Amino acid sequence: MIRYALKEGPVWALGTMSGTSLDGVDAALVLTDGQDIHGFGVGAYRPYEEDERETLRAALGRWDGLEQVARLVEGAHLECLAPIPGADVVGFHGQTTAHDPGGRGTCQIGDGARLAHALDLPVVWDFRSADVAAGGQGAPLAPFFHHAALRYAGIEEPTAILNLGGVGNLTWADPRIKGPAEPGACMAFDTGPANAPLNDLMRARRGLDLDAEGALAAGGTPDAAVLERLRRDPFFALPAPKSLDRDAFAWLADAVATLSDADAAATLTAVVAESVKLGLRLCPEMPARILVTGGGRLNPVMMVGLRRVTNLAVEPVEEIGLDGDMLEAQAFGYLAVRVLRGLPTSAPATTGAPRPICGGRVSEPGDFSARLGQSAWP
Ligand SMILES: Nc1ncnc2c1ncn2[C@@H]1O[C@H](COP(=O)(O)OP(=O)(O)OP(=O)(O)O)[C@@H](O)[C@H]1O
Ligand SMILES: CC(=O)N[C@H]1[C@@H]2OC[C@@H](O2)[C@@H](O)[C@@H]1O[C@H](C)C(=O)O
Repeated sequence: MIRYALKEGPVWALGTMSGTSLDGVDAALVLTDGQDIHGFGVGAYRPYEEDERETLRAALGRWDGLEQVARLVEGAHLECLAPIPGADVVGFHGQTTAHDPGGRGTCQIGDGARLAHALDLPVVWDFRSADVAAGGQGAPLAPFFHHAALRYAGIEEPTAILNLGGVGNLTWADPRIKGPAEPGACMAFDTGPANAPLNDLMRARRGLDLDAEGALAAGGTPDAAVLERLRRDPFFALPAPKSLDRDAFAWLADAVATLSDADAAATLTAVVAESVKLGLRLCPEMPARILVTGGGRLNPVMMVGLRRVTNLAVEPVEEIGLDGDMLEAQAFGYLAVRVLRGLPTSAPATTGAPRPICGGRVSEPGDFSARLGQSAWP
């Protein structure tokens, strides 16, 4: 019996995200028919322990030999998801370890069939591979959800949603157009580095995970030469859509090596706003405002920098009633339902795929035990 195929109309989808910041697993319920959002449910967060973060960090840039790390990722997801009742389907993003859409492809670890078995729910996963195989960037994938979220919030003018996680990505969306895959409804691209270089600096210099509230950056001065070098980086001359690996801007760590801790933090914080400013040129028209989601919205130095360099209203997504801690997790719940309904999850304007692509793989609860010929978890 395929339970998900029996239900019509809106269903409760439990989406997950284990992002490039490596801070933990987010999970959240969204009620959707795959087109419109009908409501939001509870969310949950399961932080990675320090030793787990070590293991994940060591996996970055790797494509294989990651079976044990995948078990860790699945286990953390299971702990986060199992206590949440009421889901009809799970959208499991997994953990990206490497991303090279023009070359080796994209790698998200974690086996959706194991989760389906353990949770006794259908799981949609491996969202990015089909888009990359078709010639797309495989990222960003949240834009269709961002478009639906703006419609849900009653926004009626072209608006940007900026996600500041480890990497930054921006969706420009016109919510007056109903379908997200329709031409002109949305376009998107990764903007550049966001919190990843700053977090790496804080770890190296201070043994901390992040620059909380931008306190260190607030006492420093951005280095003009580093910002000038950033402007000349070939990434910013590329047309949209485009996507980035977490460590694509590794040169930044060397570039700030001789700066004081505060100046280095101020520089890496200013880099985020400058990248967004450079990216805005790619939008079909200037958005009415920028709504910020992801952890970067909690950094006031980053937010003030964004306002100053873009000259736009820059506000957290909470301003329109959305939850900036859970938006990406909700996005993969929404996309899971689109996959089950055969609707596209990306389009030429969001990932550069040659046509709208319905990505994702579906695993049912019985698939994993059938694969092994026995019931086995973990
Ligand atoms: N209070 C805060 N002050 C400053 N920075 C913060 C704060 N809270 C979170 N952050 C930053 O946001 C990051 C987490 O952001 P988020 O959870 O959106 O990332 P992610 O989902 O892992 O990434 P991605 O969107 O790239 O997949 C932290 O690692 C930190 O750099
Ligand atoms: C390959 C990959 O995992 N990319 C992530 C990453 O984190 C932010 C940015 O880079 C974005 O492209 C994407 O995630 C978001 C959720 C997306 O696909 O929309």
